[in-house]
Amino acid sequence: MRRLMAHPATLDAAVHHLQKRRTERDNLAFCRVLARLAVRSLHHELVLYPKPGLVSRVDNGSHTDMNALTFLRSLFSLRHYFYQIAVAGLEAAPFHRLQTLAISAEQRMLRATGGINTHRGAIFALGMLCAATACCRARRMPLQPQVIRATLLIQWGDALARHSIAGAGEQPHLPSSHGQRVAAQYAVGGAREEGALGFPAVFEVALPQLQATLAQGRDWTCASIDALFALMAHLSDTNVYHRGGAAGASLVRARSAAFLAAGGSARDGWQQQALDCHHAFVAQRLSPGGAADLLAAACLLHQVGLLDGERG
Ligand SMILES: CC(C)(COP(=O)(O)OP(=O)(O)OC[C@H]1O[C@@H](n2cnc3c(N)ncnc32)[C@H](O)[C@@H]1O)[C@@H](O)C(=O)NCCC(=O)NCCS
Ligand SMILES: Nc1ncnc2c1ncn2[C@@H]1O[C@H](COP(=O)(O)OP(=O)(O)OP(=O)(O)O)[C@@H](O)[C@H]1O
Repeated sequence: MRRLMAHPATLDAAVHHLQKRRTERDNLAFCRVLARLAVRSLHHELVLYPKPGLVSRVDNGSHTDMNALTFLRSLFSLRHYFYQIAVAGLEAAPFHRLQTLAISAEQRMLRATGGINTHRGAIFALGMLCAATACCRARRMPLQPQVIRATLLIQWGDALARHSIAGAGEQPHLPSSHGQRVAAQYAVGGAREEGALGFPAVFEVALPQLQATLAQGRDWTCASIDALFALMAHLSDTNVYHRGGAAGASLVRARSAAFLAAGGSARDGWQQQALDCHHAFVAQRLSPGGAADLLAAACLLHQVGLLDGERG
């Protein structure tokens, strides 16, 4: 103590070091909370029902190769990934580092599901949003949607754009995908374009719809249903094209727009209309998996915004 008192500069340095350590500890604790919110958002998406064509605890939708347990195993396998990619976001890590973490997560997912693609789109969308949110946190920026989106594009927009136009041959480290084949066949952007544009379907469609329904006094389930239908009415979902072609995509958009035009979850008996839509999609093996992924992403951002509000 005498040595410290002898040199005020040493005292300042010691205080600064302690404050730095405390900030680092707080930021890592934030990344743990963020990762839990990401897993919780995927779980919320899984248990939502009716969810046209998609797997829930009630039934397997249009899928014969996976059920709710497959998804539970999958989302549990991702619990460390979301923390890791958030920590990488704290440091504004380069895109290739995020990609390495995502590829490892996909491999863990496939091991957990016996080789079934349950959350590849969610690993991408929620992973990028966790990284961008943590990046904002490290810079003491408000965790509001427009700030998170701007940070995502500033930090990784160029890399996401390159990723969206890269051909399979330029990415030998990545498995071939239905999405790329469908994107070429139908000239639709898919997940890669969505990411390169900063996830407009999340920030401009799903999240505003989710929050509008909540503001009208309806509950989290109603808000999630309205946001899902808004996504299905808007998105060029490569899952839908992969299974139903352009005709299938038109059916998904038309039935979803009709649900919202009739009042969405504000209308009495909306559950039956949503269930009829579910049965219509299942009859044609349609599965709007991209909309499901982005619904989870919107749920994550909404909860992050609430966190920010608590922080004041
Ligand atoms: C961009 C991704 C989704 C690959 O997309 P691609 O269309 O090539 O593959 P695939 O068909 O397997 O997956 C697409 C998935 O995205 C979802 N999806 C479909 N359409 C859309 C859409 N319009 N918007 C958002 N998600 C969509 C679906 O759930 C679908 O399963 C991503 O998995 C990827 O590139 N992974 C490699 C690791 C990586 O680079 N990650 C980036 C850092 S997180
Ligand atoms: N609840 C859900 N039910 C079904 N799919 C979901 C759900 N939530 C998210 N998804 C997304 O949809 C994708 C699964 O759709 P799909 O099975 O059509 O893809 P695929 O495995 O590429 O195609 P296929 O199974 O026809 O070979 C998952 O990768 C996931 O991103």
